[in-house]
Amino acid sequence: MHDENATPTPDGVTPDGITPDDGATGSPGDGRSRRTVLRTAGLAGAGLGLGAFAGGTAYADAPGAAPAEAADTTAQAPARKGRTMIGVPFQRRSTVRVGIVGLGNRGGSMIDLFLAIPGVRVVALCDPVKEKTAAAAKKVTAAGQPAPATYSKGEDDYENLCKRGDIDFVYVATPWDSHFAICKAAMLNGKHVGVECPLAMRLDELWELVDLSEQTRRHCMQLENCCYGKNEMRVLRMAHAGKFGELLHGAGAYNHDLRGLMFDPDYYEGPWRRLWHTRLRGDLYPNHGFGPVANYMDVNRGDRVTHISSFGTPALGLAEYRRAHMPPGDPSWKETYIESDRTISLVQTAKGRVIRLEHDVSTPHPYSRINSLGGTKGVFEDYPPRIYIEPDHTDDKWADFSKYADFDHWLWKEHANPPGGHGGMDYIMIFRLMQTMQLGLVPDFDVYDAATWTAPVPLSHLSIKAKGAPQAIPDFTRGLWKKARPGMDSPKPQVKPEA
Ligand SMILES: NC(=O)c1ccc[n+]([C@@H]2O[C@H](COP(=O)([O-])OP(=O)(O)OC[C@H]3O[C@@H](n4cnc5c(N)ncnc54)[C@H](O)[C@@H]3O)[C@@H](O)[C@H]2O)c1
Repeated sequence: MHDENATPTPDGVTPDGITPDDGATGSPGDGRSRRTVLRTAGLAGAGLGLGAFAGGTAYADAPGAAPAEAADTTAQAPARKGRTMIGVPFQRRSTVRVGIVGLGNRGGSMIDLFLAIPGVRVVALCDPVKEKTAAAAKKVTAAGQPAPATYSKGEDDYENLCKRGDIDFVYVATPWDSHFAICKAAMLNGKHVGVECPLAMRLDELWELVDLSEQTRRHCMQLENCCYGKNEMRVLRMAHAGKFGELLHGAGAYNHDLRGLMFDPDYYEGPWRRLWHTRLRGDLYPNHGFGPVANYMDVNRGDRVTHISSFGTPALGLAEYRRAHMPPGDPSWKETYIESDRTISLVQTAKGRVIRLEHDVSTPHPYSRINSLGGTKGVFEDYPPRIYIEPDHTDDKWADFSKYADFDHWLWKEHANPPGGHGGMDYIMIFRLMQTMQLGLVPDFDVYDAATWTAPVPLSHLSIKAKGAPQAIPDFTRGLWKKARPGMDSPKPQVKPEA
């Protein structure tokens, strides 16, 4: 199948302590048929259903609408309502009990990786499409685990999964509109939560999730698998070893031709992804490109991103594809696409570095996340990987990146051929997250990273509307970004899991 991604504790923090509550137990689905239960899919096909979860989004505006005010580039963070989650370790637990919400292309394959990790139990599954929970439940029993509870009674049944007392971690792989509500429900019910990108679609939602994580003492994490790519982790370690000198610039992207998948009635569960192209002009999916570069530059760990300027091309690609491929009468003919075919953003950091972000899923382009990093001693560029750093290279020619395998992260040295898709980075990410939970360690990434990597979604939209005017990127850490701290460049843990 064509895959979407081809290729020391700080001040005043305490370990979390999950006190299992008496949550609801599993309930079988009600057997309603596919595509009749989904608010997003069902209503959206009729031209409705936009913002079902977003609480009345202001996104659906046509190009040429009055430019938005440029944001106040010194935007203040709202007052803190809890305590920071920076450096907060998980409670140590020999077994991690997982609930999965959303069992489509992504959730339905990521379940295999959870099941492949010793000491992880998949105890509950939720998707309004009953066949999907049933198929996933079979995988759980085939792996020798007890039958999981299933929740298929509509789009709000995740609330019942989140209320269970026997779940430590909720994994969310649903359409973007629903991420915010599901993350909220998970934390309010005492669960740590990891969500597919983007974390949420609006700035106020990002702040609310930061506040909730701090108030509930639960981690809310963006499961940004690309941060765990082999090349990305090698570049990260080389950057930290000073091989690029003082860091100056980087770039990341999600340039992936998704036209075929977005118009395929059987790939996604409803047209939710395509419909975002009728709602927003901006970078809909910044995390895959932004996360790794933010890590190279220690964003939220010594540097921070301060503002973003974005520019967007006309939106022509989807309409042209529809003309060529979609029969008259297809529901897509009712749609008006406004999302720029290519969005290009420039992000500045407090240390003056520049990060370029690109997003393009609606024109022909070989898959690329760009993934580049440059500093006073040289540069790395991916797709294909190549490097030029002094003093190793002085002849003005790109050199072989494979010569730097010594810098590979310990996770990649220990898992030479990880199972699963995307070259193994999905497995490495889940393995490491489960390891931090089992050993009672601080996670490699937290709610501040999640909100930062996602902020370009609403802010690129605002900047494009304001003809490229810079928009302030909030400091979600509320000043704590200045302190260096570990992240994905983790040392190998010396502790053993509990027997
Ligand atoms: N990190 C990656 O490499 C990667 C790759 C693919 C997709 N994704 C992300 O994964 C998410 C899902 O994408 P997908 O391709 O699997 O989409 P999909 O449409 O195939 O699957 C989404 C699933 O969520 C279910 N769903 C919808 N609303 C729900 C609700 N309220 N409660 C429970 N389930 C609900 C749908 O029935 C469907 O089965 C998106 O955020 C996407 O961006 C990430």
